[in-house]
Amino acid sequence: MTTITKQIRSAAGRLYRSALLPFFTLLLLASLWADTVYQEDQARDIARFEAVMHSHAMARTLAEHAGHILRQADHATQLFKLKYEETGGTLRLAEFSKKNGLLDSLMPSRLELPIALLDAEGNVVDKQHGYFAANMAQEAFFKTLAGSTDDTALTSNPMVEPKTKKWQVQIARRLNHADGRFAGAILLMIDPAYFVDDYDRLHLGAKGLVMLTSRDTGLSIGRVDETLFISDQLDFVAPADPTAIPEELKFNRPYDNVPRIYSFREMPRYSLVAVVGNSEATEMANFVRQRRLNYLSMVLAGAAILGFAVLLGRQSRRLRSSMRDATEAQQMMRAAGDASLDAMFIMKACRSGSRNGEVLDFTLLDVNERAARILRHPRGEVLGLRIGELLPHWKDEGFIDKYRMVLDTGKPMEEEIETQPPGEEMLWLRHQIVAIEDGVAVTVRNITARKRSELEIRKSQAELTALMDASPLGLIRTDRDFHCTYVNRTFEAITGLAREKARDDGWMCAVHPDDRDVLREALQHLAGTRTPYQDSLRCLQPDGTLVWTSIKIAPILVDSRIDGFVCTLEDITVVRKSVMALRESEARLRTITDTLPAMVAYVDQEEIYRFNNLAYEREFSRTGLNVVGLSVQETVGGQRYEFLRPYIRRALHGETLTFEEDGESENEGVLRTYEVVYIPQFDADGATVIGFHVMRQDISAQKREKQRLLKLSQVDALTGLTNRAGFLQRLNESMLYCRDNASMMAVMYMDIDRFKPVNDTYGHAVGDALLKAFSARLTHTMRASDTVARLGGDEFTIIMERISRADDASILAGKIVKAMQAPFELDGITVSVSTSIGLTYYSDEDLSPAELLKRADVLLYDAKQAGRNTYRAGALLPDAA
Ligand SMILES: Nc1nc2c(ncn2[C@@H]2O[C@H](COP(=O)(O)OP(=O)(O)OP(=O)(O)O)[C@@H](O)[C@H]2O)c(=O)[nH]1
Repeated sequence: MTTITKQIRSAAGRLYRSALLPFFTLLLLASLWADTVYQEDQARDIARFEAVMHSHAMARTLAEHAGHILRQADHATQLFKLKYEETGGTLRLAEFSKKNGLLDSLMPSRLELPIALLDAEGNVVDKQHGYFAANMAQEAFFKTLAGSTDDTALTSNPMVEPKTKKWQVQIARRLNHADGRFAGAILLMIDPAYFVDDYDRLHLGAKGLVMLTSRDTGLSIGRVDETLFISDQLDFVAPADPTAIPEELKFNRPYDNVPRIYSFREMPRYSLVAVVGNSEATEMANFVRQRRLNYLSMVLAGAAILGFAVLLGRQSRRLRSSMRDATEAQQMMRAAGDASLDAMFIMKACRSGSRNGEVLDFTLLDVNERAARILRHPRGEVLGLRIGELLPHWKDEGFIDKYRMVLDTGKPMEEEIETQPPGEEMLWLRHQIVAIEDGVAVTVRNITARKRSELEIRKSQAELTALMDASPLGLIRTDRDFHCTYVNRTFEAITGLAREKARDDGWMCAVHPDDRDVLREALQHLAGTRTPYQDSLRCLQPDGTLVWTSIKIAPILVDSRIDGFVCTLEDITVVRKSVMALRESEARLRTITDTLPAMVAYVDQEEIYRFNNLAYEREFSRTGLNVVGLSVQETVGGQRYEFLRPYIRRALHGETLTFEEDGESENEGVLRTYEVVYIPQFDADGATVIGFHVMRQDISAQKREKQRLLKLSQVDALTGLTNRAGFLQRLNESMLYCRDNASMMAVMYMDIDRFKPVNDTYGHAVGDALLKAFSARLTHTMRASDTVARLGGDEFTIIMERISRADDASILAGKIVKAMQAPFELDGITVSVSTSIGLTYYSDEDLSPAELLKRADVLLYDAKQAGRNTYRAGALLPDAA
């Protein structure tokens, strides 16, 4: 499973655990409240139904009461009719309505009902208590009664009497003569206010309303408390909703704003509706009170549930936290166990028979990962198995017996043992056994590596001891107070002191008495500064032999604290003797080299002077420096070093070389030339250069002589001009210059025309004189910078360097030809000759001096061929010519 999936599942689990209790608490509260609201709705509907039925019962009572009065009025008209017709039409209203009379038997006299008696023409012939028009023949009821013999009373709709403005219900009945003819009518008027006003059998509460409404006219008359009202504005409907209570009446436009629960009763015979409305506040008071109590109880119950849920949540969190802590602790213990270097086994004794039976084996209760690896099974598979069956060789090697013994005695056991699991190498184990409740806790650690390293250490120690004993150095180990704890055999050999005698302060006896104080002082200094000490000191063997030693002492620092000292002692007697011999040899060498005029020095591979003779010292004595120990660069200065450096490099690469160096003699202040020889010095291997010898000799005198001789060798003895050798060297140098500097030069090759006849005519002396005069005139004609040479015989050459144009040389060639045409006066002899010239140029061609000269020679030949006394110029190669 991926980490993300684990995290999602863990988060979902946490969310589920934390949301479960609040969810169910809210669900419980919501259910309770929903049920309460539903119950309250039901209760309100029931209360409302009862209130409607209460109003309905009262409306029915009111309708019965009103109907009763109307029926009684009808009976009264019927009774009047009977008596009227019995008395032949003589009965009058006073008689009829007198106290305890006929009318009183039917209607309460206090009502004082308006009654009128009409004759056949509609005239009011008698009347009581009310206003009546004098004639009613045109009234609808009268016409109906006159036109019909029916004995039924006519009851009118409630109407407003125009004269009195009172609401009235008319009840009229036909009166007949004995023979059945229409005799008139009895008319009785009832104010409906009586139905509602006087009626007190309805126990209406405060603000209760009773009302009669005409279906036909819409007129309503009613009473609220003691207030009567008449209105044609009231508008009500019976509810059409099938779920509504059929007896309830709803007002579209009520009498007032008092909420009431209305009911009604139809009075179809009279086209009336009896309406009763009880105050809703009164009717629903019990319900509202009960509902308030119920809601209060619910709030208290909800608070209690919430409180309980919070407490439960807290307890749950604590429980989860404790469980988490316990799980974490368990995991940490498990992790610690798994990370442990020890294999851990918790085992329970496996006994035969009863609880106190013999221990046969041990059953694994728990193991860590390392132990599982030893058992070669996953941890989960070995729990409950017997150790003796899993690791039979443990049983064979007595492990089980040891567990049994620890269990029996209760004494822990710890041991380091060697074991060999089947098919594996020998192992070293540290084995710890502790008794627990009817079992043992065993930890096993593989200490093979440690055992091997201990073995290695022991071997190393032995090797170290052997090495120290075989060391050419004497070794001394002391504690921090310089008490000797160890010396090797070499120390014994060097000092002749046995190691037993060298212990503690004994090793000091090996030191020469004259050097002991120096050594003690040095040791004290070393203890303070911790700087390793090195010196040469003498040891005196018991037989008196003096041994020169090189001693080195260094502190052993452990965590910056001195734990002791190590001292090495090297026998340098032989070396010292060699050094002494070397010093003597060096002294001899110095004496010899100091007597030499040449400067002799030795420079090592770091270019540091290691030796110099007196002459060398004199050369550099101007600075008062002893050059030994100084570098070449420091000694000779930057400029000279730049010159010398390539030679130094070559010498240090093993080359023997000689070169000249110009320098100014410090003592005389004149320029001198030195011949310097570098001879590399090889190491014993014959390949590595470790330095070089310098031989520096002033050769200024030889140099000057050499130059003088050189100059002589390049001069023509007869004319004093440069001879052939000098010319060729100069030609070579000039051509190099041209090539390097991209300049142009000219070379002339000339020959005196018909010189032989001069010799032949005047003799060689005159010939020589002519050659000299020719040379002088030629030199006079040329520039000072030009080189004029005589190659031999009557042949001459000229080198003209750095000419800007070819014409410059050809013009000069012409001039020479012309100059030589003039006669030569030679000791009274006038000689006329001419000269022919071959002229060529050179700038940067790949040409040798000989080839260039050959080119000029060819041109000279051309000039001769052309008749002489002229020149030929060009740049043709000999082959091309
Ligand atoms: N006096 C004198 N004569 C010399 C010297 N060296 C050579 N000679 C002579 O100079 C002469 C050169 O003659 P050539 O150049 O061959 O002949 P030339 O008469 O000049 O003829 P062209 O050059 O062809 O005009 C030879 O007779 C040489 O013996 C010298 O040092 N002194």
